Amino acid sequence: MIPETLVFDDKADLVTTAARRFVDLVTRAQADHGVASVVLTGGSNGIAILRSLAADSGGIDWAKVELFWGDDRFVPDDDPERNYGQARDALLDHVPVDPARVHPMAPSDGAFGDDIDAAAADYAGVLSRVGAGQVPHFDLHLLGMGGEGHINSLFPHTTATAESMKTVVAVEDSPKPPPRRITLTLPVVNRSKAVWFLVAGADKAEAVAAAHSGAHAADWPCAGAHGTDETVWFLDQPAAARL
Ligand SMILES: O=C(O)[C@H](O)[C@@H](O)[C@H](O)[C@H](O)COP(=O)(O)O
Repeated sequence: MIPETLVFDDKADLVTTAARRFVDLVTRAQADHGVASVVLTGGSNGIAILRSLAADSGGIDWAKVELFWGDDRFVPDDDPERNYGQARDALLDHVPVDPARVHPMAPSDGAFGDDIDAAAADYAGVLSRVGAGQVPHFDLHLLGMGGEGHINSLFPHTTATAESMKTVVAVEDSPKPPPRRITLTLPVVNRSKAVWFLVAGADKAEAVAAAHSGAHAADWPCAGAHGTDETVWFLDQPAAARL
């Protein structure tokens, strides 16, 4: 399926439009099947969208949104690096979510202590439980992207990116700090109906071009992520410069 590629004058426009489309997609999903499922991401754009939704989330019924994370840093719960904590500050503390439908990955001082493999296995269990034995077909998976094409904590030429069986894996040697992370794998990302890339900055242009020209996921992990219904690239001008 051909991705939709949208190019904005600046980051603020990108975030405003993505937040508006988030409201449309989630309210449509709720009208269609009751509870919408969304996978959140970290990064500056992923968090800016959450801030925008805290200010105005249109007709979203937050009690009927199931929230997951594409990855998180395996750090203590109160570490500012944690994607979950950033999402809590930006959005979750400001809207009436149902805590039973909010599914953060375990921190390094949580129920599994420092055992990252147990924490990753637990998250695989969460996905399976919510999906009644299968990974849910998420309505939306948001993705940030690094300059070398990483998405979630799937970095180029790593076993995590090559994983084809497990749904969730531990990463112990992330090239980008902090080194310990938990991440969904590509087969799980690709069960999402919509996959949206939120990408700004000239340092992302080479990866954006690679993904648009059919590169291999091992080289450019972003090239391996697709929604079953739609794949949308939200880009600012510098990120789109090599298209
Ligand atoms: O896990 C991390 O180290 C980062 O969160 C990273 O994956 C980030 O999401 C992307 O690099 C996009 O970041 P920006 O949206 O800020 O470009």
